Amino acid sequence: MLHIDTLTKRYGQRTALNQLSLRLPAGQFTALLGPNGAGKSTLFQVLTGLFVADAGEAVVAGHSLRTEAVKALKHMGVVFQQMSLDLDLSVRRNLQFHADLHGLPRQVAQQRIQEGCEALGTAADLDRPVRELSGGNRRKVELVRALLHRPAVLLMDEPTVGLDPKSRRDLLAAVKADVAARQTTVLWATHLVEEAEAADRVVVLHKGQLLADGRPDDVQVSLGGASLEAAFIHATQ
Ligand SMILES: Nc1ncnc2c1ncn2[C@@H]1O[C@H](COP(=O)(O)OP(=O)(O)OP(=O)(O)O)[C@@H](O)[C@H]1O
Repeated sequence: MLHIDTLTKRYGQRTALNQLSLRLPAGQFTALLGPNGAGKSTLFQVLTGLFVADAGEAVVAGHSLRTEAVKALKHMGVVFQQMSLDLDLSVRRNLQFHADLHGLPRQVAQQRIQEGCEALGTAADLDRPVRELSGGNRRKVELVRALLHRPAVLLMDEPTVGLDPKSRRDLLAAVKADVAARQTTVLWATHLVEEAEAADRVVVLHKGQLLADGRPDDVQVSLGGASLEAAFIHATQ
């Protein structure tokens, strides 16, 4: 569903992504585990069309980002590292705006907004300005927004930074529920090993290159360590 083929991105002399290749099938929750500066955000910026890769290609649901960017992006939902809701608008208005951008019929949008917020426990906030919401609830609203157009691929860029343990668990559970219900392809960037342990697959990125790829247990064995955390720290120190 998401195919990344020898993707390279440089900032001047610095290579942030170095010939990265990855194939993510439908229905798989993959954690992109990497330390600070590994290239996680750069990958997301390329995949979402904010930056153009210097070489290589990415294909989303059969559509090339280079030649069919609009179609490719239609199949993608994104939660960025930085909060990107309009603080002065209500939750409902923020979500409706996204639904309009994707051309969802009003009734369908209203139903999905209601159901999405109910599923994440934020329905009581629907008519409040986002400014009044906690960080955890803002993140949940961003997830509802990312899923409104029912994307085949969901990208989450370190979505739990700054959240308390319960909000982190809620967010993870909601994404896993979407994978189970719709066979969504998820790429969840994190530097938290405990989040990677909860994934179907872990891809370890270091200095723009793939260090390991497999089930959490297999990655631990391949990197060599008493735990996934020990293996990750050893491999990326
Ligand atoms: N706009 C930029 N200009 C120059 N260098 C950049 C820019 N953005 C990122 N880099 C560099 O590219 C490399 C990858 O950075 P990136 O932000 O993609 O990593 P990351 O894994 O997302 O890190 P973090 O976990 O800290 O967010 C780093 O060496 C970083 O310093």
